[in-house]
This record gives sequence, C-alpha cells and structure tokens, in this order.
Amino acid sequence: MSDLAIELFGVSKRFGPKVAVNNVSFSVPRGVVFGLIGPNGAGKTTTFSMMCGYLYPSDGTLKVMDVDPVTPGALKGRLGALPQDAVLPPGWETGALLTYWARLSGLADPEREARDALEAVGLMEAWKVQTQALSHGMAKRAAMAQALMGRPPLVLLDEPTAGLDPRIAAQVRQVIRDMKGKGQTVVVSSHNLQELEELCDAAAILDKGALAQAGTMSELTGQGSEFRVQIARGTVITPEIASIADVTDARMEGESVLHVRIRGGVPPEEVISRVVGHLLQTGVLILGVSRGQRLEDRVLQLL
Ligand SMILES: Nc1ncnc2c1ncn2[C@@H]1O[C@H](COP(=O)(O)OP(=O)(O)OP(=O)(O)O)[C@@H](O)[C@H]1O
Repeated sequence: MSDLAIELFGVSKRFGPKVAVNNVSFSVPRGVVFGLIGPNGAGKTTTFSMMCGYLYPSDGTLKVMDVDPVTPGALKGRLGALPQDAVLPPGWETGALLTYWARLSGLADPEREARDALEAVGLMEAWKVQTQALSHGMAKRAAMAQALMGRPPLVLLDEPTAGLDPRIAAQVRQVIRDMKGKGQTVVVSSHNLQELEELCDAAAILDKGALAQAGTMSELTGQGSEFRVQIARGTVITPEIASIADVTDARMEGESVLHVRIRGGVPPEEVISRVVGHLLQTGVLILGVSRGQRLEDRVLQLL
C-alpha cells in the first residue's frame, strides 16, 4: 500500500477546445487534510470529478487509494464525496434518504450509519424533514453526511462550507478535524483561504487549469523561510540585521514592520531569537513577531 492517498501525474482534462486542467501533477499523503485552492474556473471541481472517477482524464494518470478511480467498483467503500452544489432528490425524508443510500452502499447497519452521520454534522433535527424543505445550509450538511457514512478512508469535499453561517461552518471544520483524528484523509476545496490555512496540512494551488504551487502549508506560507517583526518604537538599522548569522535579507515594510528572510534549512526560532535579541539590545521595542505570510497573501502573489 502506497503512503499516498492520491497521485496525479501530468493530468489534463479537455472539454472540446476548452482545457479545464492542464498537465497537473501533485500528490496527497494519507492521513492529512489537503486543500485545493484556486480562483473561479481554476479547475478544482474538474480535478475533484476526476479523483472521484466521475470524469476520465484526457491525458496523464491518476491513482486514488492505489487504484484507477474510473475502474468500476474500485473505490466502493473507500471514498466519500461531497460534490459541488450537490442536490438531494425531493420527496424523501432526510433520514430515510440517507438510510437508503447507506443500504445501497452495502453498509452493515444502514439506519445507524445515517443517524451517526447526521449527528456528526449537527443535523439530527432534520431526520424527519423532507429534503425539499431543508434550507441551503441544512441540505449542504445532509449531503456531507452522505459522504461520511461508513467512515471511508478518503473523503473529498468540494466547498463544504460555502453558504454556511459561521457557527455551522466552524462545526463542519471540526467534523473535518475529527476525520483526520480518526486517520481519514480529507481533500477540501474552499474560497475561504483563512479557513484552509487553519485546517489543512498541505495544499495545491491551481490557476487557469495549471498547478501554480503545491506543498505543505508551512512551505506555502514560507513559515520556515521568513518572518516579520512589528516595531513599536526605535530605529532599525537594517544592514546590521542583514549581517546576523543565517539572515539572507532584511528590509523595512513601511515604517513599522521589519521583514527578514532566513537561510534554508535553518531552524527559524534560532534566527528569530538572534534578530529579536539584537533589536532589544539596540533599544528597539517590539509589538509582535509573525512567521511566514498569510495563505491569502501568498495566493494573491502567485495568481
Ligand atoms: N462540462 C464542461 N464543459 C465545458 N467546459 C467546462 C466543463 N466543466 C468545466 N468547464 C470549464 O473548465 C474550467 C474549470 O472549471 P471548474 O468547474 O473545474 O473550475 P473551479 O475551479 O471548480 O471553479 P469554481 O471555483 O467557480 O467552482 C472553467 O473554465 C469551466 O468553464
């Protein structure tokens, strides 16, 4: 068994003349929460659909849990998916629908699975509610409950928190953390980059169908390679900071933020301590230190 849940090698998807995904390669290790990031039309949903086996790639190869996802039945019981804008069929009570789906999936105790999944997404009150009477946020959570049933080792969630109120969105994030805690791999797409930064161990950033960057969250946000010191008072002599061991660059951003780059492979806490020590010795007062940059800033810089 590979230690990767998903591998993409040179994957492309064309719809006629439209190239939706262009020669994309990245991998998702098992047991992590992995983000799929990109602006509208970047190719996230198309990539999700190929991972689920709903679409064939036009080129390249894709392995999901060591199998080709389009092989019939290969991912049965091993993959749960929340498609974007999932629509629940009308005319069903929510609990009965989930129970029916659990039965179709061959789960041992379908009603128990349905109840546990609805409970996990905080929606037990909808058990007897007709699907067409659910609010947008409730329908989204019911669709997410479907992806959780049977506790599959891999769960793909396309914009699980879009349109949810902040309290419910926080609850959904907790469900995702709990899945990781139980050893499941979760791939999640969202336009909320603060949410992904908080939630994900690693991510891939797509732009116009191509891979802009992939890596751990710490790599993407440069947490090991740069930091900022917010200055309260005093004069920073940047050439002095730049000459401190393992500092490769130091410059002021505006009047009160010192931006420092660190040599690769050096523990950042050591360099931060040296720089802060030097600043204090020279009478500079500090308000705070932050490592790397926000994911949102990184993405805006890349795209
Ligand atoms: N069935 C299709 N036929 C033609 N073009 C398509 C089809 N599906 C997607 N596309 C195009 O492929 C590109 C990528 O679409 P996709 O839905 O994967 O993007 P996305 O990153 O999920 O966007 P969003 O954030 O808006 O959901 C877009 O330009 C879209 O118009």
